[in-house]
Amino acid sequence: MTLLPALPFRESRFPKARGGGKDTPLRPESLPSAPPTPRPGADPLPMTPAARLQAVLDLTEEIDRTARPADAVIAAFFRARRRMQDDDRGTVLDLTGALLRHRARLGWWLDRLGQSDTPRNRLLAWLVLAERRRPEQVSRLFGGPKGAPATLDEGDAALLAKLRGHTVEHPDMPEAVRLECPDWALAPLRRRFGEAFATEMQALLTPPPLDLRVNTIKAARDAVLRDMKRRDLPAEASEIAPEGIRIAQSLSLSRLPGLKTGEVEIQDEGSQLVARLVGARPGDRVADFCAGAGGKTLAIAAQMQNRGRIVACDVSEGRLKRAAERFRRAGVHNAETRLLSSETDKWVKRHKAGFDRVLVDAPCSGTGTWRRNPDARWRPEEEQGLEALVALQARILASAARLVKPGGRLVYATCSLLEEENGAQVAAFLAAHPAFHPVPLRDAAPDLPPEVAADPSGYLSLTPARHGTDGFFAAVLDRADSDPAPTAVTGTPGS
Ligand SMILES: C[S@@+](CC[C@H](N)C(=O)[O-])C[C@H]1O[C@@H](n2cnc3c(N)ncnc32)[C@H](O)[C@@H]1O
Repeated sequence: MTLLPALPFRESRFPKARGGGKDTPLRPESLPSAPPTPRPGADPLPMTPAARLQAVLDLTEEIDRTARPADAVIAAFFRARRRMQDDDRGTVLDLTGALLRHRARLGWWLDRLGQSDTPRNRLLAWLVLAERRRPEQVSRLFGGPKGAPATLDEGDAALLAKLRGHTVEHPDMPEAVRLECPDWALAPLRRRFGEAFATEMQALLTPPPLDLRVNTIKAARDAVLRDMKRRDLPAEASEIAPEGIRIAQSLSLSRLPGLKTGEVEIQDEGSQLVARLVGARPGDRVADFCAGAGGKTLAIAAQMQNRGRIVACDVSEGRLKRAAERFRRAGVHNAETRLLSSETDKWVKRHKAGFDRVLVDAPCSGTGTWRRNPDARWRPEEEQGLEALVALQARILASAARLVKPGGRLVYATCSLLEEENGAQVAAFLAAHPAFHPVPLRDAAPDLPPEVAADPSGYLSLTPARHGTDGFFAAVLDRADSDPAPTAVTGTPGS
């Protein structure tokens, strides 16, 4: 259920000297040929290491306090601190990401030592267990001049002393803690991955690369790559997605050419492949049923060379508004938004059998995006929501299927790794809708590399460990030509 392009996290070595060295976050300032030049309007002086720690505490406290996803909290935090230098921003982001990725393990240590699981205690534990700081070094970072975290008290000092000499992992830790797997997802993920469970869970703990999609309405991938290389950005063509570019190390988004002007979009390679499976052709009529902020709509519009019509539907007005802004920036002229009151909005009935292609990028547990949204696994609603989500997906799929014309195509996708939301969901749909049949991936997208196309299920089934992408599932389902055409279709798409 990732809705924002999450900020790329990388593990922190906090706080290291700026401007070089293999442990320094790869921010613009630390790129070999990019000397430290603060952004115009940025604070002229860098933050002290202690002030960066306080910023991490402010941010993690805010993440703990609100029910909003961490990426939204982080985006708001930095919006309110526009003058922060890129290097400071990067270091704060990296350490916050690391704390989120180690949440269960740090919590386990605090519980074992009878301490409360607070952002401050987790930070203290991180500094000793992961960064191997001696208690006296930690103490120097706390209680200093202006902007530093509060001085350590006796309880803090006792905690540091008890943690000293240990590392983040401990032989007594249960596997679920070591792999940061919440209880609600343990059984379904074990069932899904079998012997590969630990490998996949480890991959979900690895900070993701930054994936971009070149908007072919405005630019060609080769030209964008050449431009990035001229700027010494570590960019490479994606291995699987033909319009993709991968940047394997984190960097400040302000340095990325083409982002503000819509020549490139941030989009995971897996997400790009899902849009590709829609197979939309110039001139087609396409419905993107759960379009959200339009990530896949944009990719589909580019596939269609801006010709034909795409209706981006969603129940969230805010997301559709963001989608419309992105369409403008990307030079997309063939997409419009349609706010639905629910999946059974009257608009669906009015446009029965009106579309060549329908994409259902269903709301889901988001388990495939845990690399990018490390906090998502601990959100209480995920714990309670799997059954309700599966029921909602079934309703959305059944309703959206009505839009597909005979001979047309329905693509059902999730960013979930759970069979309940993926293969089992599709099996139930097919059993109830005999007019639809699955199209094997190698037929739906013959140019996919064999390691992607050859999944025994016949569906797209990407995982971080096997493909280096977010976890994605997609099934391509064609509606038979001979399926009797439903009664009159009124209006044009979007009306
Ligand atoms: C996985 S997100 C979509 C992401 C989007 N396709 C993209 O590529 O950026 C799922 C979307 O489904 C929408 N949604 C939730 N319930 C819905 C419903 N009943 N009918 C249609 N859309 C729904 C959510 O608002 C959310 O935007």
